[in-house]
Amino acid sequence: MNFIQQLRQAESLNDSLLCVGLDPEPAKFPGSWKGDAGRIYDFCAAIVDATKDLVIAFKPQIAYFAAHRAESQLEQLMAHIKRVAPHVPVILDAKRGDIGSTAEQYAKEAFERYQADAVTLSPFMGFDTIEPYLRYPDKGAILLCRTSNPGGSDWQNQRLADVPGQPKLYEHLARLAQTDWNKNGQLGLVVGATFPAEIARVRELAPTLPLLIPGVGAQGGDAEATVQAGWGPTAPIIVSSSRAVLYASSGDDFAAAARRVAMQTRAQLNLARKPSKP
Ligand SMILES: O=c1ccn([C@@H]2O[C@H](COP(=O)(O)O)[C@@H](O)[C@H]2O)c(=O)[nH]1
Repeated sequence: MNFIQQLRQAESLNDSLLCVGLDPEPAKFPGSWKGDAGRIYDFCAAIVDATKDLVIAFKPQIAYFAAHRAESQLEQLMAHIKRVAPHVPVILDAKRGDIGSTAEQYAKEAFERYQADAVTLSPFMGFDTIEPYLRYPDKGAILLCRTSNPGGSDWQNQRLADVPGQPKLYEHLARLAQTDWNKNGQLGLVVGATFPAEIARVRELAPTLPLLIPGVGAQGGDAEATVQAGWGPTAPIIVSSSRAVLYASSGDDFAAAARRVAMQTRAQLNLARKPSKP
């Protein structure tokens, strides 16, 4: 099964557009785990166990593991997700981008070491830096397009004078990802929930690509506007929330609290895609 089929299956089985981001910060862990980087696996596994029937995907951010020398805990966590939630695809948020020979190593890291189903990539260095990931035919490669942070506008909103129609950089990328670059149908795009108008524009330019949409929850993106801008029958959207779910409680009930927030967010997203009939 390829990445898009996995997304479709999880979306339907869990009736969900919600992705839970796994960004473990030991300083925010509950009780006696607080500050203990040795508990990263335990913390994330508890979140996975509490939300695995509520999500379309999980998204571990590699920096939160690497910063604590916890790569082996990330390997353990990936194996845990495959074991307890084999129907939920895992997107490794690594935002890699480098020349082809180095990209081959990053692809190996994401898909062979960590067994991720998809990885996030920076397209800044061009197509030859993306191509090595496409040699893994069932895996997804999700390109940063219109990111959720305010500084995303510095580059992504600039117009390209030399391209016909003078599109903005993010528009040009969305068009390339939908067409010339998408050799085997493996590409997706990252678009921030903080910019619903741009989600709509990307959906217009890239109607069949999955969109990974971070920025609801802690960054204040509007869940309803996000779904209305991006959701449709032609391709899945993956609406990601990390801190709002992970740190819903700083007490021993953290996993139950994470489940509650995940349920609420899933319901909010679902309501927006299924407007009640008059
Ligand atoms: O445009 C982007 C791309 C990636 N991210 C990542 O998503 C999560 C967001 O965390 P929250 O706690 O839900 O704000 C984090 O891992 C970012 O690195 C993003 O925010 N925006």
